[in-house]
Amino acid sequence: MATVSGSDRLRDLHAFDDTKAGVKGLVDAGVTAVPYFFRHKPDPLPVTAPSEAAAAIPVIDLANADVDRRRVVAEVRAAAETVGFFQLVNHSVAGELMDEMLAAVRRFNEQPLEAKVPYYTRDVGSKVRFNSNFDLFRSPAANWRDTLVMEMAPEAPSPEQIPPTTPRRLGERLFELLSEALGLPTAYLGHDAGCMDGMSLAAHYYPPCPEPEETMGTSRHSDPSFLIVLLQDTSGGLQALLEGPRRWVDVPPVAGALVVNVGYFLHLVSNDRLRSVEHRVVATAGGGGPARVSVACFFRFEYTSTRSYSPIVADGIGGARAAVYRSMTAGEFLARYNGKGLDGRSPLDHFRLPAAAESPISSATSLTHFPSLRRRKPRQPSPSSTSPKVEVDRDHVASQVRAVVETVGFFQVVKHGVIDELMDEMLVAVWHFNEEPQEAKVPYYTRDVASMVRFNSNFNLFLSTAANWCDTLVTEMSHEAPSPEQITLVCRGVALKYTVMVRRLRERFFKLLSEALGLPTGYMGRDAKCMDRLSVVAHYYPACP
Ligand SMILES: O=C(O)CCC(=O)C(=O)O
Ligand SMILES: [Fe+2]
Repeated sequence: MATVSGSDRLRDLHAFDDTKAGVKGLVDAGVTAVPYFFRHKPDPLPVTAPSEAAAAIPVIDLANADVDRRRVVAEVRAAAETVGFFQLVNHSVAGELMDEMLAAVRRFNEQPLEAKVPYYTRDVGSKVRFNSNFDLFRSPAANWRDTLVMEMAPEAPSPEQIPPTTPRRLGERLFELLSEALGLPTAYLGHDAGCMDGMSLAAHYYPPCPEPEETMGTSRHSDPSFLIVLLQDTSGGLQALLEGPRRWVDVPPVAGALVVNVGYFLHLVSNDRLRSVEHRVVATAGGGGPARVSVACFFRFEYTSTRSYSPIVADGIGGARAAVYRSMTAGEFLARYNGKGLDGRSPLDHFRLPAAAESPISSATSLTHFPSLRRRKPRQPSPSSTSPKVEVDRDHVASQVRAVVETVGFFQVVKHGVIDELMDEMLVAVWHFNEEPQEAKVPYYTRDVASMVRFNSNFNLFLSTAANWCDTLVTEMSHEAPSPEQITLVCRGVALKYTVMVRRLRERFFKLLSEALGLPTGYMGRDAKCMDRLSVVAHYYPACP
């Protein structure tokens, strides 16, 4: 296939999105080939034969969960600690309700386009959203599915807007079992830890595909919530990525069963003990067969919560292991998750603390010392009109650095070694780039995050509630920096020189910061990997009417 430029791809994605008809619209129009932006790179991992798959994903019977509590807790624990997936039978969600729910999703998707168009939106502020590929403009390849999302908690949309009620009580029972499995008080996860503060329903519709081997129904990912209860029809196609050896295993439809899987946040709060396992849905062949339908119920945090989630390291869970992750807010996590799209990499890795054995940070004393950096202090208005100035002078500076990073969180540096002329030249180059005729800038305009040089307005244009009056040029200057020709012409020479100097400053600064925090000098830079990446982000704020 010929390569398509970032701007052409963006244009084609918009053209598809503007139809508001989703993948179903393509199928209805009679496409016989999958459009290029749905084509995925082949996955080299093997797929397990269905005969082995049936035994790999445990089926847990909740019929006697209250009488034979110990057995059920042990089964839930074993499944959540190993495969991260299980199926539930006798879960008390009525079979008729499950069938009705699937039928309602099918009816919704199969009604005439005019009836669906009013729901088609990417506005995350909307509690009911229908669209194709929530990450259409961010993911490397689109999925062969359309989705209707309904935010059910903390405040559900009005009843007339949505299909019938969902298995919330089942969620509560599952969190009770999982709390006990982790040696925590029964109500801990469901109530104290806030695992049920929010709930979303995602109803997926996977139209039959003319070239199923070229695309995916849902690409490989794990879920940005605590726990997922999934209702699937009898089509099949859901697969979990299991270890030893790494392979894809079918999560086969079992009559009357609901599938449960652990999400990233339960993985986090269980301190790596429960496993959030990657999964995917393969696209299925056409032949005029029915579409696959599934309904995923995500038990999640409240989107607006400012609560900080941390691994539980107390006795009874994880054997009092030191925290594996730093604390994070839902917002921080979502920014990471949404920024990436479903690209198969774990956003939790970003929050992982250095391995316990490799650094002094995991000792009890360092742990009480280190979190000052991680603690989120509310921003206080500065008592003076400027932020503090810190002289880079090692003898006096450590306590100053520590004081400012623990309080204001912002400071200015003087005598930093980056020469003044270079600073001016850099600003002028950014100004020149933005003032150039449009034709000169258009080749750099892209939202493709794989591109090392990206010019665009509002990286989160399609996600934010309101755009910012600003255009931005991002140049990734990490180890594999772009070749000089890739860097925009007007910024080329100066950007390279400027980056060299900023890198030096960065090294000195992380050494100082390590010392200020009582850590070995090379800690932040080398062990904590604070210098692995460098993005130069140049903003241009035109005058506003
Ligand atoms: O459709 C399915 O079976 C799975 C969908 C899924 O993994 C998700 O919504 O996160
Ligand atoms: Fe999922």
